Amino acid sequence: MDAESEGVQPVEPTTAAASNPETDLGHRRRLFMSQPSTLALRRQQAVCVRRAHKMYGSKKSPNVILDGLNMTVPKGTIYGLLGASGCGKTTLLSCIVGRRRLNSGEIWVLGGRPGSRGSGVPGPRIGYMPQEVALYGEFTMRETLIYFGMIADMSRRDVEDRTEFLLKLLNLPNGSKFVKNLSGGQQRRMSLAAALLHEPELLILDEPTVGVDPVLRQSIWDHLVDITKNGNTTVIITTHYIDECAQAHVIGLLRGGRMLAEESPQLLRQQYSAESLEEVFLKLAVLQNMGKRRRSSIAKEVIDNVTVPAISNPALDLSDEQDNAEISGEFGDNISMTSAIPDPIPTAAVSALPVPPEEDVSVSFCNNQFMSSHHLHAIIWKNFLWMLRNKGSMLFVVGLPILQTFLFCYAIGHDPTGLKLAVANYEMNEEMISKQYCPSIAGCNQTQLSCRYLDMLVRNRSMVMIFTHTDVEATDLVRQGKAWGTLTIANNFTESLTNRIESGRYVDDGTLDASELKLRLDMSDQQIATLLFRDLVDTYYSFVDHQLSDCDINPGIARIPVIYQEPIYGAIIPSFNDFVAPGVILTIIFFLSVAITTGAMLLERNEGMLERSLVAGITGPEILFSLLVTQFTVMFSQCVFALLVVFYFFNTTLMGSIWSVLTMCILSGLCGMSYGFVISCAVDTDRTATYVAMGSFLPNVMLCGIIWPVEGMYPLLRIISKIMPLTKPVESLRSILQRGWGLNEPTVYYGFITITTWAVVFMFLSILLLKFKKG
Ligand SMILES: Nc1ncnc2c1ncn2[C@@H]1O[C@H](COP(=O)(O)OP(=O)(O)OP(=O)(O)O)[C@@H](O)[C@H]1O
Repeated sequence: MDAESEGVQPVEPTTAAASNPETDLGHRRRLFMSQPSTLALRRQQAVCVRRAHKMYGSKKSPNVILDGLNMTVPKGTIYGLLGASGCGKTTLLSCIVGRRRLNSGEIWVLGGRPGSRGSGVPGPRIGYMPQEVALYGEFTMRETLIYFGMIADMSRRDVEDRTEFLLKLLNLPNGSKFVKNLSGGQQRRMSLAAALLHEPELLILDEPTVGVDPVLRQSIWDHLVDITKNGNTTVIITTHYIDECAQAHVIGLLRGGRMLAEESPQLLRQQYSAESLEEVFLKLAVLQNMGKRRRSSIAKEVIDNVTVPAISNPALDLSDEQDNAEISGEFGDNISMTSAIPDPIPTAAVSALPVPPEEDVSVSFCNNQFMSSHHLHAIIWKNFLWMLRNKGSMLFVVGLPILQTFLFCYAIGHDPTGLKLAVANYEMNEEMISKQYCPSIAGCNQTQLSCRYLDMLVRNRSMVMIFTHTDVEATDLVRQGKAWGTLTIANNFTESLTNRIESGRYVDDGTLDASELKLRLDMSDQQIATLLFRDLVDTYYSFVDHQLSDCDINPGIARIPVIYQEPIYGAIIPSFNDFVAPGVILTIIFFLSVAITTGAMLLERNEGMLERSLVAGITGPEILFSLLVTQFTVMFSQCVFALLVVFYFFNTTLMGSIWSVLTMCILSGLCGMSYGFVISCAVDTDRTATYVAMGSFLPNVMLCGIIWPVEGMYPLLRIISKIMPLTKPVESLRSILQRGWGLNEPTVYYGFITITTWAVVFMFLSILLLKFKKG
């Protein structure tokens, strides 16, 4: 039929020419040269694949799956795609539904190129049942079908009617059962129901009868035969049960990256004088091997054991001297399916059939329109339902930032207390040392001033004194890790200090030396050492202030002539907590959003739902937008709770507007979500996603000025730091919190601009990845 419509005589496989491959080849080449364009014809088929090449792996070590494959699926037929496990059936189907790209070759589906504007492929014209179950376990069967019905823009009434029909047809239990509670076979049938629901023009079923008992298998086949009767529905089906394909109108035998034959099962059995299709497949495989080994000796035992007819089939000849591409181009359009199609369209009528309009085959951003309301409605409904069904996970997700913020506020930024200081105070006697007590006397007196100083030190709770007999003993305690430092006080400290203050410039060296507090610290912990030093010095100033004031002497004479006045911004004793809080808040929100979004996307993708939804016509932007909507609600509550903890429970400094703080946090969450989209679109496995997220977490913390000022970085890193997503926002938030600055300040609005820009860039990148990253 097809060949005639193109003015080409069909080539009967058992003609005399068949016995002479050279003559046959020449004849075919001439026919090929004289053919008019086959484009119109290809577009009349349900599916037409020409010279398809597909490989996995790198160019250096390619794993060729499709090697110049041709396939023709006429409209209104059941096409059984057969082949050994791993021969590339699923790969071919995913190229047909537009989820993978060929390395070269052409695919026409329902008159258009998959993915082209207006082709409807991927989209509602296709019903796709992938090999894996690809359904949400947490949904009931009815909810699952409602979701797919919404995508296909079916009315609720139609969905209900079809649901009743399909549950009955596929012998499925009550629709209120959760998919996860169905048996393996029932889940597969449920998956088939989802593909059949909207009565698509083209049904692509990847092993729909696995795990199905023979009676039910027969009723599925009966249904397929029934729906193809009117010629409006086409079915492509792969199966491991070769003999069930006897009911197909055409079967395609795939091997070695090529179609060995495309014929009706009856004709194939006749041609190859075979009892069963399995026998046909075996003979064709031997023929293909003979072609491959033309110049070598053919495995004798195979030839001995399998009788093969002399049939000319160019697809079986893989020898180098043929121009395979040219031959296959002709061969594919010339298959004779005289008995294949139940109600063949008359030859003359084919040429009279209207040719579908020319299509724009350029890669469009999405298939039909940027976003469709029923798609968005379906996915958002599905996302919220998923959240409702996973309350535990959602509580964890919302609770986690609260927990982390509590942890941060309790664990970070507070001054250490109870630090042990070994004190060799030679003003103390044996009894005092044994009692570990140094009595402090208030008022204007010059008795054991060292004890007064030490008492003040203890009162600020940062230090605990261990009194020793000698400075050597004190040093030993530090060496053993039992104290953070030693303080040595001379036996005439009180007298010397008084003399030093009273004598001023005339004080002698001995007095000066004896009036000094000699400090040796364990500097291995910078924070503790700095704090000890700060407290020892500050307490000394207070001690001198008190002592001199009590004696009516101006304490100014004992102070160093540098005075800390009221700070312009911040507190006089700055809190580390205030410094790191902005960075920590933004980092928690950013990376939790990354984790949640990546998790949601990968869950969807790994369960096959993403693939399935994309084939059903959902576009990348729609998926991202809907996830954005649902994840936003989660992220918003995370921000609100985290800020409540920080400002309400812990009174972290907030000088500026809380609304600016909230907006910055939300933008940081949005940016994290978009970054999460990029990760989940770019990587293939959960593990890689975790590595990427973790891998980017630490550089962010180190380079964004969160724990150390950017001004202290290596100059090159300072430049990198400036363009990191969180650096400017952290600076901005710090200024809002501590300086009380508003959006009119450049430091503040640069932060907002930076985080928004990154969010948009990440979002754009993920749309591109979703669109272009296909197998
Ligand atoms: N994403 C991928 N990356 C690399 N190789 C792949 C990928 N997907 C499939 N393959 C390889 O391509 C070959 C064909 O796989 P495909 O799933 O298409 O076979 P199949 O005929 O559907 O097998 P089965 O009948 O067992 O489902 C296999 O060798 C498989 O390992």
